[in-house]
Amino acid sequence: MKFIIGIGGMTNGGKTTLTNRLIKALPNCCVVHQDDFFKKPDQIEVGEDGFRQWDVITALDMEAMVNTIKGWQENPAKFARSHGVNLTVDAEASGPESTGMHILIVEGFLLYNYQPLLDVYDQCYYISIPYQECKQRRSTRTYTVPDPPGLFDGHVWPMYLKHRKEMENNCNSIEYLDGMKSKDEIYNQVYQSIQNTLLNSL
Ligand SMILES: Nc1ncnc2c1ncn2[C@@H]1O[C@H](COP(=O)(O)OP(=O)(O)O)[C@@H](O)[C@H]1O
Ligand SMILES: O=C(O)c1ccc[n+]([C@@H]2O[C@H](COP(=O)([O-])O)[C@@H](O)[C@H]2O)c1
Ligand SMILES: [Mg+2]
Repeated sequence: MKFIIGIGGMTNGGKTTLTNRLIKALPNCCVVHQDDFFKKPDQIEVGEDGFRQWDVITALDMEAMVNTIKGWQENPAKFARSHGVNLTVDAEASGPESTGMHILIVEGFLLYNYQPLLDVYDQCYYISIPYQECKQRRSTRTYTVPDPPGLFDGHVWPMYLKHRKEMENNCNSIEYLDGMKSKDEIYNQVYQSIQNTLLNSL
């Protein structure tokens, strides 16, 4: 059996932190990070505002991301092995003879704004935090391309508001998480929720 979990959320909500804990705790669990699909800086459009437009879906190679997820769907055991994920004995077999449960976590800031991905998730989470907290956490981060001055208010936050509205119109099965809770609380809440869903689907 295969199960795909979306860990979406605004920038600095705590997606990667939560995901890294879940993949250690869940059996036969692989991960796809949306951040790994950012295009090169010279392929990122510069807007009329003068900022490189990083926080839009076209800044990402979404075709490659979908193909990676398809690769997992076609043969999760092979995907796990090639990504160094240890498998339980019952999940070792590839193809229809496999009796084990395989889990994939897809993690990123624009998971629910790309039509071809909307039907892929069995369970969807979205972490959010207030503006001030987001701005503060972001100011402590260094990305592969550091934020130029003014990027947060000029591009990151307005794009978040736009995408959030779109997402709320597209999806009605998202479980919203309060990113202001402690890391432990968020992890425990999501781990329990996944366990409940998996038990109910057996
Ligand atoms: N629940 C939390 N409470 C306080 N700080 C958090 C929490 N979760 C994550 N952080 C911190 O916020 C920053 C961004 O976390 P990260 O997991 O990288 O977010 P994202 O992947 O959503 O951008 C990191 O410094 C991380 O330690
Ligand atoms: O990873 C990169 O190459 C990269 C380069 C430039 C910017 N980013 C930022 O990465 C953010 C999404 O990642 P995250 O972990 O903050 O959700 C998004 O807000 C972008 O502005 C990321
Ligand atoms: Mg992250």
